[in-house]
Formats: sequence, C-alpha cells, structure tokens
Amino acid sequence: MSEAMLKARFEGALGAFALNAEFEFPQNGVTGIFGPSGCGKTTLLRCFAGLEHLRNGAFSIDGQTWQDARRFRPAHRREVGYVFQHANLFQHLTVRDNLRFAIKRARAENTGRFDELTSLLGLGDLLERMPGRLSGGERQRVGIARALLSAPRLLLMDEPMSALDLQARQDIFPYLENLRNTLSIPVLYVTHAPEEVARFTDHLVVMREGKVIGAGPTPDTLARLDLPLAHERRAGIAVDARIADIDLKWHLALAKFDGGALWISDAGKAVGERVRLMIQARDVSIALIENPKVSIVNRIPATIRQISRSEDPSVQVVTLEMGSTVIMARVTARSSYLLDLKPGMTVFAQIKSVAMVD
Ligand SMILES: Nc1ncnc2c1ncn2[C@@H]1O[C@H](COP(=O)(O)OP(=O)(O)OP(=O)(O)O)[C@@H](O)[C@H]1O
Repeated sequence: MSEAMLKARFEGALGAFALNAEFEFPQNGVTGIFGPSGCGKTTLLRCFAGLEHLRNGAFSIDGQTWQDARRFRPAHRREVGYVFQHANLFQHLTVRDNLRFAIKRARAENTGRFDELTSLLGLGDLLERMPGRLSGGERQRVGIARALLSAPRLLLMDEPMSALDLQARQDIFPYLENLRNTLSIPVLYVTHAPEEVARFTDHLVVMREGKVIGAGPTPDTLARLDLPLAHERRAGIAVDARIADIDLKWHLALAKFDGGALWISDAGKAVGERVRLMIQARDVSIALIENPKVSIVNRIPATIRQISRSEDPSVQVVTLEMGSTVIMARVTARSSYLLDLKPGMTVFAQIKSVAMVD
C-alpha cells in the first residue's frame, strides 16, 4: 500500500442529522467505512460524490479540489464510480452494451481496460446476456465493472454485498480481492459486516452517530478494544503470511507471518506464495503453558497487550501480540480471573481454526 494519504472533512447538518467526519485514507487501497445502521455511512459517500453539500467540507484528489470553503464541484463534474446494493443495469441492453455505455461516459479513453476488467471480474461468458438473466452476484460484478469503466478517480461502494445470499457473497469475494490487488485508485467501501472489513479493507474508518470515532490501518483498528468492532461475536483479524513449508503426509501448509507461523490446510499454494489468513477471536484460547496434549496444532507464544470487558459480562476480549502481529481471543471472564491474565504476560495462543481468505 502506498503511504500517500488523502484528507477529507465533512461537517454540518442534514435536517436533524449531524455529520462530523474528518479522517485520512490511503490514495491506494480499500478503506472500509464501518458503523451501525443510521450512523451516516451513506451520507458520507454522498458528500464525496457531491450529492450532498455540507457547508463545512474539504476534499481534494489528484490535485483537483472537489470542495473547500469557497468551491463546490457539482456531482456531474466529479469522476466517481458508485456501486450500490443493487446494480441498476439497463434492462433492455446486454451486459456488453451496459458496459459500453459506461465507457462512452468516461473522462478518458478507457476501451483498453474493457478486456482487463471483464476478465478480472469473470464476465467473459456473460457479455451477451440480458441483465434479467443474471444472478444477484453476477449483476453486482457487472455493476462494479461498469463503475470502473467510467475511469473514476475515486470508487465508492455502498454495501455491495448486502443484498446477496451467503453463497453469492462467498463467490464474489475472490473477484473483489483480485480487484483490490490491481486497482490504483482509492476505494471507500461501506459495510457493517466485520468479516468484510477484515478480509477486504486495508484501512478502516469507524463511525457512530454521525461521528468518526476511530480510523487507521485495518488490523490496528480492529484490535482497538475501545472501538466496538473488537467486541462483536464475529470479530477477527486478517494476517498476511507466506507459505514456508508443506507437510504432504498430513496435507498441511506452514504459513509464516511476522511473529510466528501457523499450520493451515494445504490448499495447493506453493512455498513462497502470499496468503491472507483470517483468525476469529472466538477460535483463539489462551494457555499459560505450552500443552502438547491438546488437539490444537497451532500454539504460539504471545504477549497479552490488553484485556477488556465485553458487552456480554461473561466474556472478555484479549489482544495478543506476536511480533508486529496482533490477534484477539474471546475468553470467559471466569477463565481470565482464574488464570489471572494481565497485560504484559507471556502466554500461548491456541488457535483452533484459521481460514485462508486470499
Ligand atoms: N438529506 C437528508 N435530510 C435529512 N436527514 C437525512 C438526509 N440524508 C440522510 N439523513 C439522515 O441521516 C441519518 C444517516 O443516514 P445514512 O443513510 O447515511 O446512514 P447509514 O449509516 O448509511 O445507514 P444504513 O447502514 O442503514 O444504510 C439517518 O437518520 C437519515 O435519516
């Protein structure tokens, strides 16, 4: 990820709702906008798109000022790609013609990207289809390609997966991950699904009641116990690793990350290949000693960083440092008391399950 950061500020009232959002996000990479329903995520995207005009706002991109104290560039003059929950494709046009239409409206000659984007999003076999004959996931992929073919400077995605069923979401993820590794424009991705945050975003902005309550690189922000995400039942952290060894006999692969290594199911990745792993807090338990007499293969030395009560009084969330990597564990408050867990203690993280997500 590039270090270049963009700055945004949007403050003001829309009827009874007050937005107070100021944050930075990377010029390259996917920034998640996370928060409960009604906290202002869509309103924030609309401010970027120029569809809302709050008096007190500032945003510039690629040397163009879209808003400041004096200027406000109208929506039709902002090169923004917008992906919604439902892709509203032209029903009377084939997929190919829907995409051609977007190219015509592009700021730059963009035909060269047609083949690249249709292949990245797996649309090759769908080009002659009418939208009515696409599945929900296919329609969303077309919607994403259409947004990108307009050659935007900024891509806004407003819960693009929320209308899809679980299977369609699983199916579309690899395409999104492909895109993330290829795109060179900033993406703002609204979601309230913690696993989408962990899997897909590099940077994260957390909102509550119109305010930004935390922002930063995703792994750091997910592990902040003062923010609500770490306390979700499905809380988890993505860890970037590399395959270091394969155990053919037991069909396992060793994935090394900064601070340790994990045995995962051998999914055919070669030694040296990069993988992204997802470790959910509820799959991690804590032991004071290394215990070889358990079925859990992954037992990694770690230092307790922080311990926090959860909304559920029987549960505590513990952050564990392994080198520069931080993961979380959900343990019962009783175990935490009986083991006398304290920040700074060296323990063993017992990781029951690791999913390879990329
Ligand atoms: N133009 C407007 N005038 C008055 N109130 C508005 C306007 N636009 C949005 N709101 C209000 O602002 C609040 C935030 O809405 P917004 O759609 O941004 O939330 P959200 O976080 O995207 O929610 P969800 O996750 O349910 O989509 C809501 O209470 C909404 O009614």
